[in-house]
Amino acid sequence: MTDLPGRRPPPTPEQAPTFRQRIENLRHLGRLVAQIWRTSRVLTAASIGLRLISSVQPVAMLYVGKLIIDEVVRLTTITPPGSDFVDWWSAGALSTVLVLLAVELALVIGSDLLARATGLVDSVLSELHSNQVSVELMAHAARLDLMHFESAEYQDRLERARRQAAGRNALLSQMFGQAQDMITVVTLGAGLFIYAPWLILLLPLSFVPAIWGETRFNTLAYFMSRWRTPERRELEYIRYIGASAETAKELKLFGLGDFLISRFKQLAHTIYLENRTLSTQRALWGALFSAISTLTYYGAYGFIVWRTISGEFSIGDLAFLSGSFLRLNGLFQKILLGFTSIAGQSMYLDDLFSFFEIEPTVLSPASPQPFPAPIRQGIAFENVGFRYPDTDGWAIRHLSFTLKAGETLALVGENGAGKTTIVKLLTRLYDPDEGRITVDGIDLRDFAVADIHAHIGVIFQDFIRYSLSARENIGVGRIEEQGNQERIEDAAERSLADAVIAKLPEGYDQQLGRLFKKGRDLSGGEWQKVAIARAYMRDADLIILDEPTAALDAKAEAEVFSRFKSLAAGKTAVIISHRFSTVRMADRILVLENGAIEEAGSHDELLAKRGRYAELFELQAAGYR
Ligand SMILES: Nc1ncnc2c1ncn2[C@@H]1O[C@H](COP(=O)(O)OP(=O)(O)OP(=O)(O)O)[C@@H](O)[C@H]1O
Repeated sequence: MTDLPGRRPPPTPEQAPTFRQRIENLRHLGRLVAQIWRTSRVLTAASIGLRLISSVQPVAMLYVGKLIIDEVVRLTTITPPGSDFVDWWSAGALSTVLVLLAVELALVIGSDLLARATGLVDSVLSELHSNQVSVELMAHAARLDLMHFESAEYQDRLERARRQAAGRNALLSQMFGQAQDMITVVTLGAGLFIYAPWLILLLPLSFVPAIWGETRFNTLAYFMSRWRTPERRELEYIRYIGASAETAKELKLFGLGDFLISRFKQLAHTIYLENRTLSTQRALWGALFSAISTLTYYGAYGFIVWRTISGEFSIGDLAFLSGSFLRLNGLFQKILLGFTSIAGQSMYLDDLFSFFEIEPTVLSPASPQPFPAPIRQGIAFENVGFRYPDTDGWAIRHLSFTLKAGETLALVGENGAGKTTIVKLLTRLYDPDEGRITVDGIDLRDFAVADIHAHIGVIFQDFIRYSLSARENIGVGRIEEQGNQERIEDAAERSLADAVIAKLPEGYDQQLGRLFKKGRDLSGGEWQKVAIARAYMRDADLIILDEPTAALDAKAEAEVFSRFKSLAAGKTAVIISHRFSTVRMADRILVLENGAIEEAGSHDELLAKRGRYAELFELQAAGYR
């Protein structure tokens, strides 16, 4: 198989799970049934009940068919009561056959109605179940750490789980259908056994090879799909950047269309070739096994025909037995293939349920301390060290500083110096690997995570531009207050977003963003003012602005910050900015370099020191001269 340079080769069958692992995966089916039952008890019970009734229908049909044939044969041997239908009717010779025909008709109509009702119940239940899984998935994802979302491995797992949320609907009908078929097999098998027990022995010959093939190919297909999750995510990503409003501008200007298309084609082709090989092998083996099964059936059929000719079976028996054998053969195959398919699908369920098993690591303590409101002394980093998971270098190390209550602290430093990391630690999106962070002397880990978040207003540089209304864009800053117009307007006024909203045709009701019809896009700086309003929605004593003003022009940034300063009076604040005109407004400035503090002091102190800060400040000031 061809492959892209540097990409992983397809998995080999040896890497497939062992028989034991596959059996273990079956336990997920129990979880699935429980989840379906939770979704709707009434519908689940209805689906099972309808199938139970349907399961005895085939044997009943075949048996009535046999009785009809035998009765017809009998009627051909008696002395005819007359030449036309009325003579037969008045002699009462047709009553049995007519009753039998009526029963068969009722069975056919009943079976059709049952099948439709089952289909209806299953489709409704499936949709409800798929919604239920999505809700459970989102609820669980909301509990996880930021770490999980920043790691490629977890993103793969999330992606696989997300696919399963929508993709396993057929499994429900399949599992219940399987139970139905098993009951049908028992009833048909009982009939066959009464007439010709040895015929049952022939059955395995027809389906065992097919089962072997299916199991093998199901497993390979699953492994292929699992193995290729990173590539599939990459495909999705290329497809997304190749055709989305956010990327269109840059794509056009850089002329990236063809580049992306060729990358997509190359990657998609690799996966296509692997899938094609697998499908071809599967089809060839499938044809062979199906031929074996047909041969077995005809062997048995020939034998039943002979026994009928030799007078041991009636014509009705012939119809019943050959019909039963054919149905049984088909059903056995269906059931066993169903089992392997269910077992195969339970491997996919592993993707779903194992996602639910990922547990957050940033946890609230059993008996948390209340977060100090207001903060009286301040926040202290005590010899803090932190390394991102799966990386070698320390993002910050031996970091100690205090942020006094009511103080405005600015963090400056080159890209990658560790500024955002400090904010992530301060908001407990991550826990430090070394040292500790305290608020009024209490370790951050002793507070409930939600309590910390409730007392900190933070806006990151990569804040979200929600395709929601202007009101909601601000309201999400404190979701329980989203209906409080007064508060929203107040927050907008503080962040200077009020002037932006005043210009919108529909004011606070204006849909923002380009995603939906009637949506109105804002400029980068306007979006930022709206986003900053979210931080003001909180009654936070600590406000953190991580470079959210990068898109504001210098005048607007100065305006936003001087307002921030006046509003933040008495509040503790952390500002990250690359603009020294903003930074100089802070009470104290920390200059970071490679995750450690290089200098600290007020703007004037640092300038007087003529160190790194003074150098960077001069550099920027020179640019404006
Ligand atoms: N999720 C992550 N996983 C691994 N490494 C990371 C992650 N986020 C940041 N880093 C690394 O940690 C270091 C500090 O990054 P951080 O984002 O704190 O820098 P910053 O000072 O905020 O930079 P900028 O001015 O560019 O925003 C950098 O070396 C960066 O590459």
